Amino acid sequence: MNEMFQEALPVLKKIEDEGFKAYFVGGCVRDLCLERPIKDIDIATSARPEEIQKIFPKTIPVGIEHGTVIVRHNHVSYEITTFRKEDKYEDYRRPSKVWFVDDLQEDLSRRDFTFNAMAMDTALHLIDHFGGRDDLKLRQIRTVGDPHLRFSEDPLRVMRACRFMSVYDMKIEAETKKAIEKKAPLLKKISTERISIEFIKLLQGVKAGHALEFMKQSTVVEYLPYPLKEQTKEGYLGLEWTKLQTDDQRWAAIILLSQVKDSREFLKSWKLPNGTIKKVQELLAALSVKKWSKIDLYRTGISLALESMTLKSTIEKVNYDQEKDNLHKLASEIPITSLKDLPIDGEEILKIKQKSPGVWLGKLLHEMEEKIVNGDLSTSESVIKDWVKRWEP
Ligand SMILES: Nc1ccn([C@@H]2O[C@H](COP(=O)(O)OP(=O)(O)OP(=O)(O)O)[C@@H](O)[C@H]2O)c(=O)n1
Repeated sequence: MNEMFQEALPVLKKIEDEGFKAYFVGGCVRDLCLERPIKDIDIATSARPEEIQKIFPKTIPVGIEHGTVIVRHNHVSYEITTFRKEDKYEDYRRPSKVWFVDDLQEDLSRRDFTFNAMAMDTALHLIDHFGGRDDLKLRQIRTVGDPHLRFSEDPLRVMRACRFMSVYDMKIEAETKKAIEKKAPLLKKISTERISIEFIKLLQGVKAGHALEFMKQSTVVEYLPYPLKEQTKEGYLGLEWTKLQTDDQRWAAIILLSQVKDSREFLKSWKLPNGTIKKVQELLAALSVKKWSKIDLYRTGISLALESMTLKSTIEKVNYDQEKDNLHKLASEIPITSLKDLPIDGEEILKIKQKSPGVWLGKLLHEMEEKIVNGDLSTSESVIKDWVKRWEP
């Protein structure tokens, strides 16, 4: 028995002891069936939010109007949501209209895909009205009921289908696929932030390349916050060649594979944080270095240089492990990692030169740094002081 479910079982039982129904639902049941790590446990119940607040001493009302209360039990948070049905507003931005129902099946029938519409009771029996278990076995993504309706209700589900395809290495069932092709333009109505979250999860998946190829064929890529036009001969499948380690690398890879001209505009369109934009651009700059010199490596930093080699492997489908070893070797020959490692600082230089600070100081430091990195000047205090004394702008 999975440890997280074991831990959560008393919460479910406590709700039942009070005369209500309660079940594990959604992603946690799906991931349990797939024998994948479980991130968090969600519970659905016939109890209304106020009743949950009465049953448990520690609750956080995160979305009472949508029926959700967080319960803390043994330092773990559980999202407990009353069985509900919902109606989405046409513009997809305002919160949907929600009403509570008494029946689990009704709650499950509003969900997106069959494998997300399973539940588990206190005896750990699987409740699977829509064939989610079989679809998991077939490794197929299929909507609960009419796919056109499901995607119209919440077009983000188009992205979710592509994300599951990538993360779980699944295919999309024929009718669901047809509906994705038809409903893809509705993605324009969904907020960039929600799409970005799904897209980055998709890029982290083992089959990110396949999912993107599918998105290309089904025109989904045209309705992303920045429409993608993949033009490289390598194609998106390159993404699966080497394991990219960070999201920054993944964004950089998409920029390169899609031949995006203005990377900043691209990253801004996805509303990414400034820190991410800066890092991805640094990574792209590091990637454009053809042959690393000591000073390039020192200024870029070994970790960013190595990251760019990983990215290069992905794009070019060539292993650059040997080049990475060379970079490590080159880095080990550089005597300092920053000016702070030197036995002399700016103030000391001002004393030696008996001058007030100015542009000259920056120039001196820059020259000194370059000489030391290249091994043309030793790091011994007396040698450096002597060099400073003799230095002329
Ligand atoms: N657009 C959406 C989003 C969610 N759900 C339902 O709400 C559940 C919980 O959604 P979420 O918390 O987003 O989790 P998942 O995306 O399923 O899984 P993960 O935790 O891996 O993100 C899903 O399993 C699904 O049943 C849905 O029907 N339609």
